[in-house]
Amino acid sequence: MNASSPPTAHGPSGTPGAGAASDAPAVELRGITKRFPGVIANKDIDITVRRGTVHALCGENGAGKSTLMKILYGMQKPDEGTITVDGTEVAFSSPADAIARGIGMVHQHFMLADNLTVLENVALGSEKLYGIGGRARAKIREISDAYGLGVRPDALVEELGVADRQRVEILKVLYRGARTLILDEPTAVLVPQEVDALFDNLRELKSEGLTVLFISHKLGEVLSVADEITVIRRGTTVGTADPRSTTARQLAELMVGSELPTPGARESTVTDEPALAVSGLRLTATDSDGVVREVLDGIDFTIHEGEVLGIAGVEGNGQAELVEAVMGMRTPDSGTVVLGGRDISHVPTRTRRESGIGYIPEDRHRHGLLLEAPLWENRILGHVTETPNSRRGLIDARAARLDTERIVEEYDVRTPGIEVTAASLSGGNQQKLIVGREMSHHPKLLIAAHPTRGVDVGAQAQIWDQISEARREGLAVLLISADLDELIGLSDTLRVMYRGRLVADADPATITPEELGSAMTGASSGHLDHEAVGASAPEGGEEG
Ligand SMILES: Nc1ncnc2c1ncn2[C@@H]1O[C@H](COP(=O)(O)OP(=O)(O)OP(=O)(O)O)[C@@H](O)[C@H]1O
Repeated sequence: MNASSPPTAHGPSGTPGAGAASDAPAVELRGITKRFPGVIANKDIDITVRRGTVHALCGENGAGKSTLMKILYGMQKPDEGTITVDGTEVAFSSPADAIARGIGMVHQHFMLADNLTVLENVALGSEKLYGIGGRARAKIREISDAYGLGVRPDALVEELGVADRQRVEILKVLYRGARTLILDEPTAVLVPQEVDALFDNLRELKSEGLTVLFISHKLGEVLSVADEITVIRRGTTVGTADPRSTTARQLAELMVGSELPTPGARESTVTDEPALAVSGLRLTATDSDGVVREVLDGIDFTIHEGEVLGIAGVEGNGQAELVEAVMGMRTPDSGTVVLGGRDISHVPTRTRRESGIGYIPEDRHRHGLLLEAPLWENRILGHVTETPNSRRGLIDARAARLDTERIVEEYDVRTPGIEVTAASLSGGNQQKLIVGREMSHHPKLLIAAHPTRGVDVGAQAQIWDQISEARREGLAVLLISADLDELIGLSDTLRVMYRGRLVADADPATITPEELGSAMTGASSGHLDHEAVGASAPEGGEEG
């Protein structure tokens, strides 16, 4: 890249809103190209982001969105092209360079230290700005008030729910002087009410002249909050869309060149045969203050063959621990787990998997993939002793490779080949690989935590179809998801988890995402009657 070019005709800036530069776009990307071995991630991309707007970036998995944002944030260097910020051409070698130019990024995985306060999280590492005491606290309050973020400087991060943590991350970026914020799939972990609150924050930022660039696969949300949309397909910009005159279907067509798919019609396949019976599951944990907390507080449920049981809940209410307890990754204090009539409460995870449990983990990087291993080795992961990976007790690399080729084809994993590492796949394509692998073993029970998080609308519909199809053959599914449309669309039975307990159940045929979202904040319990829930107001915040 042309690192040391002089400022462009717009003249120097750095002080947004000042002089002639105030007309300059917040960000201009011109001719950005980035190559990886076997892939052109970005190909001659042009984007203009006007100051004071919310600009969305949409595109299929692997289209090149994250790469482009990493380039703008100084995490990666483009092979070609120029970046202009507030009218001045820049060259970033690191995120620190980007921050110095007013570009900040909020990642999908929050990077806050749980055992520290908000103040410490925000100010540590930037003491030069406002110290770490009273001045920093005052600054945090000032920013929080200015943009309606409601962040309390002295709160301990571990006490905060997902939405509050996200606001802390946003505040942290503003504290460092960002005028343009990049948000990577910010709504993936939020319930509807939290999404609305986030969008109010974004509108507030924009009304103060700040600029927001965000990546999202949720087209409805994109249309509701964005002022402009850029669509990227296979590494290149295919167009911009005006949200006022574009439908989700048109946007999807622009992205993938095909129709926006919808989940298939629901027809009950639930049988009387129990596939998984969990009873009396209890798990306690001691937090940093030595206080013992009930993480799982007497969980009972049965999933029958052919049934999808969806568990709704704001993240942090015990869903992750429930999954880990059923998988044998955590030992509960008491309770039993019975799979197809066999008590597996005390058998190791590997044996549980071999007994027919498929597992789509919440954290694909920690539990789902070996990032530095090639795709075909990842195909074996967790299924070492099963066909086609193993023959007469030995790994059959040839068969595993062939089957990986099949999964790549069938699940449309976009990759230059099966010898590349899992780390080099885009997030959505990593997820497709995991889903393909788990479904390939025809599990009796699928434990699916956020099975379509980060995947594009086309791939999402395909995964939904695959799960529905397998359910028809008797598959039982324990579904955890933050995507309420997914929960409602796929589940036969819905339960709400709140503070370690299953507090409510709902009929997926009648409940709306808003009603479900409200119940997830602890506002209602028992059987969620469609009318009754609609009338009750949410309360109590999202922490759990
Ligand atoms: N470090 C890397 N090494 C090799 N290839 C990479 C690397 N990072 C990204 N790629 C490739 O670049 C392409 C674009 O990936 P990118 O992550 O930018 O896509 P994306 O649009 O953000 O996708 P998703 O919606 O799935 O997150 C993909 O083909 C991906 O495999």
